[in-house]
Amino acid sequence: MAATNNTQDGVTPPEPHKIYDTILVLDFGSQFTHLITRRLRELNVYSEMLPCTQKLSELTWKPKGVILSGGPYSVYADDAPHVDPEVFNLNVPILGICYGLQELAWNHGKNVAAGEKREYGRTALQVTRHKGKLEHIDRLFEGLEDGLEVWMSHGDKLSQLPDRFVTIAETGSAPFAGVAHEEKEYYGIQFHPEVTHTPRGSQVIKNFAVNICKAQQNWTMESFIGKEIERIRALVGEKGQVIGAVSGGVDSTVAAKLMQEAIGDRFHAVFVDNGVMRLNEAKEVEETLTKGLNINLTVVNAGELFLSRLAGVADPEKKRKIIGGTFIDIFDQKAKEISEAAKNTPLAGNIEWFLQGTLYPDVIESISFKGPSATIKTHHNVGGLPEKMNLKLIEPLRELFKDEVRALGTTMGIPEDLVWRHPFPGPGIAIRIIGEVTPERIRIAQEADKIWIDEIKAAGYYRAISQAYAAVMGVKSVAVVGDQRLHGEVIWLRAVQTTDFMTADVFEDFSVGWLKHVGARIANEVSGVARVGYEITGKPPATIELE
Ligand SMILES: Nc1ncnc2c1ncn2[C@@H]1O[C@H](COP(=O)(O)OP(=O)(O)OP(=O)(O)O)[C@@H](O)[C@H]1O
Ligand SMILES: O=c1[nH]c(=O)c2[nH+]cn([C@@H]3O[C@H](COP(=O)(O)O)[C@@H](O)[C@H]3O)c2[nH]1
Ligand SMILES: NC(=O)CC[C@H](N)C(=O)O
Ligand SMILES: [Mg+2]
Repeated sequence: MAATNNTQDGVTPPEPHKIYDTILVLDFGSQFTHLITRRLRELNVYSEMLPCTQKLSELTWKPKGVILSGGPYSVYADDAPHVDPEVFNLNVPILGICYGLQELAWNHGKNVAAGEKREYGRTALQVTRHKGKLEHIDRLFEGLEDGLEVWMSHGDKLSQLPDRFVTIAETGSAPFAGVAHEEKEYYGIQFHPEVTHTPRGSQVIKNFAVNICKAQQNWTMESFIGKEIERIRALVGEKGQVIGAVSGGVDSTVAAKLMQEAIGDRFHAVFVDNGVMRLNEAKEVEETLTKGLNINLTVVNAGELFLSRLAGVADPEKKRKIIGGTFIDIFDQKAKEISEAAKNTPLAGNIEWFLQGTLYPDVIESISFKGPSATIKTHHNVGGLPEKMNLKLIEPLRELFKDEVRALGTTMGIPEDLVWRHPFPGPGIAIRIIGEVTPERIRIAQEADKIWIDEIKAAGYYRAISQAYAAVMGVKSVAVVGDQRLHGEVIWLRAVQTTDFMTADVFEDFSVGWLKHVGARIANEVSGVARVGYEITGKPPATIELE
C-alpha cells in the first residue's frame, strides 16, 4: 500500500497516520497531553496530537478514535476553547479526560459549573457496572478492580449528567467521575489516566483504544523502520541525494542510519571535529559511523580553525556565535564540495535534501494549543543552512519521542553506549570552560570529564543521570602538591536528572565518600588541577551548562 513512486510523480508517501490505526489526541493545553500520546504508543497503538482548534474537515486522515485532553480553562467561560463540532460526525469513539469530559458535557446539555473546592491528588474510584442492556459501556473499566486509585486535578465539575449519559464511576467528591453515552461510544472521565499517579491508567487507555476503538497494536519499531525506509525512498526518488550534519549524538546518528538503510551512499553525512569534543570522541564517532554503521561520512578536522577564532574570547554568547558561525562556514563549504562531486556520480542526481533530526517533542512544542513556549531554548547548530543552500528538509524522526529514537537505534544495531549517550551541546566543552578557551584548558576539561564519566559508569549511575560533565571554572586556585605550590585550575563536576532539560534536579545518589574518591583521582591524575567541586544548584536557577 505504500507508494513507491517519487513525490514529483504526484504520489505523496504515506505518513504513519495513514498506515497505522491512529488515535487522535486533541490538546486543550494540559501539561499532560503529550503523555496520552506516549501511553498509547507504549501500548503499540499509534497516536498523534493536534491542537483542539483543529478543523476536522482539514484532516487528511481518519482517526480510529479521538481523545479530548485536559486543559486549564473552564468550558463555561467566554473565551474557553471548544472542539470542532464535526468531531461528533466522525462516527468514532470519543474519550474526554478532565477538561475533555467537561467539553463533552458542554456539548450535551451544558451542565458544568465551578465546584465548591478544587480536587487535587489521589482518590479512590468506585466503578458502576451496568450489565444487561448497557453492558457495552462497561468496557472502559473492564478488568479493573473497584476502588482503584486515580489522580484528579480539577476545580470545575459536572452539575448533572449530560443528556443521555449514564454514570460509570464516582468518587467521594465527584458523583460524575466517569460517564458514558447510552448509545454512542462517548466516554468521559474526570481523573487523569495518563499520569503515573493513576497506577492502572494505562489499562483504561488500552480499554478505550483497543477494546472500544478497535485500534490495532501494530506500532512497533521494526514496523516503523520498514515503513519509514519506504517513505524516504519515495520522497527522495531514485536519484535524489541527501546531505546531513551528524554529531555522533543519538538523534543525528539514528537519523543517519535510517538514511543509509534507505538510500545507501546517496546520503552524505558530515561530521565536524571542532576541537572541543570530549576526549577521543571525534575518533570514536568516525569509527562507529563508518566501520560500525557503514555511513558515507566526511570528517572535517577543523579544531585549529575553531580554536584560532576563539582565541582571546571570554564572553559566552560570543563564543557560541563564533562556534555556530564557523560551523556553518565549514558545513556550507563542504556541502558545495560534496554537491560538485555528486554531480559526477553516475546514476545519481543533485543534492536536493537536508537531513534534520527533529523529534516529536519539538513538533508538539510548535503545534501545542498553548502555542510555542517562550522559554524553550532551541539549539539548532545548523540553523538557517537548508534555506541558505536551497535544500528541502527531510526529518525521519519527527514523529518519535526520544525513548522511541533510542529503541529505534537499538533495533537498527547502533551500539548501546551511543544510544544511551548523554546529550552533548554543539559548542561542546567551549561552554564548559568559563572564560577563554585555550588548548591547555581543553585538555584539562577533557581529562577530568573522562575520569568523571568513567567513574559514573563504573558505579552504575550513568543511565539514571540525564547529563553529567566536568567543567573548568576558569579561575585559578592554590594547592599544594609534593611540597610545591600549585596555582591551578578548578574543576566543577555536574550531574543532573531531568526529563525535558527545561528544569533539572541535582543528582543526589552519590555518597560524599564516593565523590571524594573521584575528586582525588582528578586532582592526582590531571596535571594542572588544584581542586574539584560538585555543583549543588538545580535548574532553575542554574542552567545545565555553565555558560
Ligand atoms: N560536531 C558536529 N558535526 C556535525 N554536526 C553537528 C555537530 N554538532 C552538532 N551537529 C548538528 O547539530 C544538530 C543538533 O545537535 P544536538 O546535540 O541537539 O542533537 P544530536 O547531537 O543529534 O543528539 P543529542 O541530542 O543526543 O546530542 C545535530 O543533530 C547535528 O545535525
Ligand atoms: O546544541 C546545543 N547548543 C548549545 O548552544 C547549547 N546550550 C545548552 N545546550 C544543551 O541544552 C540543554 C539545556 O541546557 P541549559 O540548561 O544549559 O540551557 C542541555 O542538554 C545542554 O547541553 C546546548 N545544546
Ligand atoms: N485538568 C483539567 O483538565 C482541569 C479542567 C478544568 N480547568 C477544571 O479545573 O476543572
Ligand atoms: Mg549533540
